[in-house]
Amino acid sequence: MTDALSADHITKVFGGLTAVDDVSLHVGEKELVALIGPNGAGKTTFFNCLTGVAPATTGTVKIAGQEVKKNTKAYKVAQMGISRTFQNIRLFSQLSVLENVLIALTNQYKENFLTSVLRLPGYYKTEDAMEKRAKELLADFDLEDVMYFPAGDLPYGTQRKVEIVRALATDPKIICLDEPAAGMNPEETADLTKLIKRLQTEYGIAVLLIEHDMSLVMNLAERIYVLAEGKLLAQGTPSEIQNNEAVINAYLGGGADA
Ligand SMILES: Nc1ncnc2c1ncn2[C@@H]1O[C@H](COP(=O)(O)OP(=O)(O)OP(=O)(O)O)[C@@H](O)[C@H]1O
Repeated sequence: MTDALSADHITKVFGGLTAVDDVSLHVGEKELVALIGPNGAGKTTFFNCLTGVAPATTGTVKIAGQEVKKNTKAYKVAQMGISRTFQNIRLFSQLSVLENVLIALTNQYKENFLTSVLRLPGYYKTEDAMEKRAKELLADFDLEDVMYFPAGDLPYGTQRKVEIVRALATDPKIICLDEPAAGMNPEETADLTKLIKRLQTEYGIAVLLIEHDMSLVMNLAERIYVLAEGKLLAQGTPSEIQNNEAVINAYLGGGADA
C-alpha cells in the first residue's frame, strides 16, 4: 500500500538556525499519526515543509507516492492530495461559512478558463456541483444552521470545525492539523476528537496531527513521532511513547506545556 505521506531526511535551515534536522516521517493510507514535542521543537516548520508553505532546504516529500518537486507552489501541492489547517485560524472572517468552503472547492473543480470566462453551460454545472458538495459537507458536520453566517462571528470551536471541513472539501489523501484543540473548552475538544476520528473512518483520509493536548493525542493517534530541538527524538505507539525515558526528559526538562 502506498503511504499517504512520506517525508524523508527533511532539513530546514533559517539563516544560522537548523529548525528541522534530518527528520523522516511516514503516514500510511488512512492512518492517524501525531507529531508532538516541546514548544519550538520545529513541528510547524516541518508542516510548512510538507505543504509547500516554506519548502525544505533538503529532503524529499511524497504525497500518495508522488514526489513534490522543488519550488512547487503551495496550491499545487494541495492539489496533489494534502490539505491543512493552521495554528491561528485562517478563515475569511467576513465571508459566510458556505463561501469559505466554496473557495476551497474552486481549487478542485477548476473548469477550463474559456468555459468560466464565457459562462458556458459547463461553468454553471460546476457551480451547482460545488455548491451541492459544500452544503452536503456542512450538513454532515452539523454546520448547516450557520452556513450563511460570517465565519468570523462564530464561536472559536465552530470556526475550527469550519476550517477542518474546508480542508476536507478538497478531497485530500491526508489532512495536517496544526494544534486543532488549542483554545478549546473540554466539550469542544470532545467534539473535535470525534470529528478527527470521522475523517479517518468515514472519509478514509489519513491525518497528521500536531497537538499539545496529550489526552487527545493518546486517545486518537495510532503512532506518534516526537520532535525535540529540530530532531526526531522517538517514534512509536502511544504506550511506547508514554514510557519512553528520552521523551519524558524532553518534556520535563523543556518546560513544555504538553
Ligand atoms: N520563518 C522563520 N525564520 C526564522 N526562524 C524561524 C522561522 N519559523 C520558525 N523559526 C524557528 O524555528 C524553530 C522551530 O519553530 P516551530 O514554530 O516550528 O516550532 P513548534 O514545534 O511548532 O513550536 P510550538 O509548539 O510553540 O508551535 C524556533 O526556534 C523558531 O523560532
